[in-house]
Amino acid sequence: MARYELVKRSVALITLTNPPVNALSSAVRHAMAKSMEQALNDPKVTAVVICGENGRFCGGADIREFAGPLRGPPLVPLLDAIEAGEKPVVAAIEGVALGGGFELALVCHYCIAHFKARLGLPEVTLGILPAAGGTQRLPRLIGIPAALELITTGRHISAQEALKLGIVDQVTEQNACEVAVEFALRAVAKPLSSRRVSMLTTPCPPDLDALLEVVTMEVKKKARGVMAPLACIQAVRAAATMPYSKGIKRESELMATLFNSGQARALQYCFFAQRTAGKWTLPSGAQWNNSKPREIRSAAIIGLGTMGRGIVVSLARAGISVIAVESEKKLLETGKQMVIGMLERDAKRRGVSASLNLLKFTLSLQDLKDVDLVIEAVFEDMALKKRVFQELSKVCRPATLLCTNTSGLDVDALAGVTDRPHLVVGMHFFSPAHVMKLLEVVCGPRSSSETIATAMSLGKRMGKVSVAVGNCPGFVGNRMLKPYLDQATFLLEEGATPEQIDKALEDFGFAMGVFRMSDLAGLDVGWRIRKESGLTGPDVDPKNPPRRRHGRRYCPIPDMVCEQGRFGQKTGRGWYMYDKPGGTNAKPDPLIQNLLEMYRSRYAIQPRNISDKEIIERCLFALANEGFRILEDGIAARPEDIDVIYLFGYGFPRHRGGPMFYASMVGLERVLERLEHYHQAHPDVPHLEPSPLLKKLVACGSPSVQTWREHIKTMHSHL
Ligand SMILES: CCCCCCC/C=C/C(=O)SCCNC(=O)CCNC(=O)[C@H](O)C(C)(C)COP(=O)(O)OP(=O)(O)OC[C@H]1O[C@@H](n2cnc3c(N)ncnc32)[C@H](O)[C@@H]1OP(=O)(O)O
Repeated sequence: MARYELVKRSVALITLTNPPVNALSSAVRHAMAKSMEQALNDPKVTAVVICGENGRFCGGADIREFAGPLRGPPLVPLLDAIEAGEKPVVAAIEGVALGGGFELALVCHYCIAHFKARLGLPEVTLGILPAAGGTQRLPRLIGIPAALELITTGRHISAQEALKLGIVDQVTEQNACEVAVEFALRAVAKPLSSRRVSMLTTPCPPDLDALLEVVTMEVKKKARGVMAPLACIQAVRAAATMPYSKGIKRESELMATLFNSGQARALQYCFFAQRTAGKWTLPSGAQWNNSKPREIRSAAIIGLGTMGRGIVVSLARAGISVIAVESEKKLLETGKQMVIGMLERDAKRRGVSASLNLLKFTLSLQDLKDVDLVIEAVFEDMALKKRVFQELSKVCRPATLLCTNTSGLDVDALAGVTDRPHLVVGMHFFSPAHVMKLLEVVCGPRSSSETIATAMSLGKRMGKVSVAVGNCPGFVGNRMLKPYLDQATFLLEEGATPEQIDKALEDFGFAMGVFRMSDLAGLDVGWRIRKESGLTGPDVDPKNPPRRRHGRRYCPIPDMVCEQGRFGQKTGRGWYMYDKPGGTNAKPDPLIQNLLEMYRSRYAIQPRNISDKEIIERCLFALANEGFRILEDGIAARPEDIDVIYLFGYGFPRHRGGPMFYASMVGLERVLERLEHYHQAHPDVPHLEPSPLLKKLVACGSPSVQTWREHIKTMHSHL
């Protein structure tokens, strides 16, 4: 767990050996304590270098250990002892120094960093704070404003930035460990007192309170209801106003309030869920670690609408040659200009040059004959998509992968019109595709494991969080959205307003409530889909009661809003009103209020006061209930996959963990009881009927979300 060697006759080289990231597990802490004691007691040793095996200094405390009782030597006294030692200690940082790893570097008297290394205190993203002295030492070293920014955001910085901030002493392009050993030899006998960061006085700005107030307001605005950044600010205040010995106690008290909180558990769950999602597995036994992806050097995108443009940008940014196809010259030219503009702005922001040389724009599908992969992003119309896939079958070489960016249509039906159904897969990007991190990789029943592996790996290359899902209408994300949206509109009928529902959801943690989000996305898309599926418009049987379809409750209010030409932000009117078309400042609209009142009186609905609790329960429990059905149906393999989709694709608040984790935190028994209650009150809403899997899990004693998989005996997994 830590290797001890004597090098150059007098330097103790301590190497952390806990792959893959040399996390500070109890065994590592134990080994480190022993090695440091040996180094400090050995008269031959004049200096110490600490490094990490395999080019990674240290990824911080072992997050897996947070779930159980703390074992092994605590980190703070261990780090304090390193700093207080009489022999110079040099950190040799390669790869990463994160969290406890960064805090370890802060107690070393000197730091050498490889030029590619990244440093940071990401604890806040795990719902905790840098509680191994990080909140006390960093402000002393770099000042309050810079420390506050790093600690409250968890941002990683480059070695060069760390050098500028005074965190590291030297950046090298050579082997950091070798450079550190030479550095250590030169440091022998130099006084250490000024190198002990905890002994420094924090440089304190005169307007400390005002500064802390501003940062507090920013944090509250950015992460509503999230506890950890606020605790970080309090800990940094302690560094400015207390001696180290008291500040470190304050840090520890604040950590104690966070450590066992639901938010910390949720955020740590998210960390692992994201990594679990990459480990897809199929019933055939094919999985992430035994299926080789194909190398993709060139790709083509069909359709340069909003989605297509975003996908082209994502591919070009990943260094892949892209041919973009449109059906008309004018559309092609508009799309081209927009893509170039997007890439140029993006490159400017990142300080790199735009990869415009990778792009080709064409009106001819014939140009696609040699590409490795095609992503179709045409209008959401099955007949049109089928024509495109038939055409692609004829044009592309037999080995080309054919992918569709449909947001919910049958991927297998598209595969069926091609000459290569095994090479067809869904790649469902989220809008705007060059910004949103989520990619649903939709596995059709005939998609080969190599095809799935290639789509997953391409997603990763584009910087996406890819989740493999099965093929059903709406896949995972959009399928679950329906019961959520339905509940929101039913609540409108019953007496709530869009602003009340949005506020309840935003107080819960969503960046935007459901109606503000719908206005942003555009209301016409859903309206068109409802018309096409016969739920509204001229095709509806007039004998149908206005608020029922197929024997279920149906709310026609969204259709009525669209009938008035209110399509959301783009038309300046939707569930809210905006200053102008394209405006973003949502204001409650009295016309919507009138519409709701008239609607209720027309159907003799007596409006009632609806509590925020009911809004949250009905919207979110209906959402999770559909998630349970998705697990039962084998459309998602694990609850983690569903949660990752909601975190990265639908703005579900990370500190709540995702809909499935949230249900487990509320308590499955309670979720079941509330769904039964609401279903009894609304028997014509099948989405409120508790799913058999939820009932089963409750009957099994509500096991932890990580073990639900063992209880899902899906007969026909779609994965
Ligand atoms: C009261 C007691 C506490 C006292 C101490 C409190 C102060 C200290 C707190 C901390 O240090 S909290 C941890 C802070 N560190 C982090 O948040 C870093 C987390 N890791 C990462 O960001 C990345 O993993 C990485 C280090 C940048 C590497 O990224 P890469 O993409 O190369 O690999 P991954 O797939 O992400 O990870 C590989 C593998 O390693 C697991 N892992 C990573 N970091 C940790 C960790 N800190 N603890 C435990 N496990 C870690 C990760 O889960 C992967 O494993 P699998 O999940 O795939 O099995």
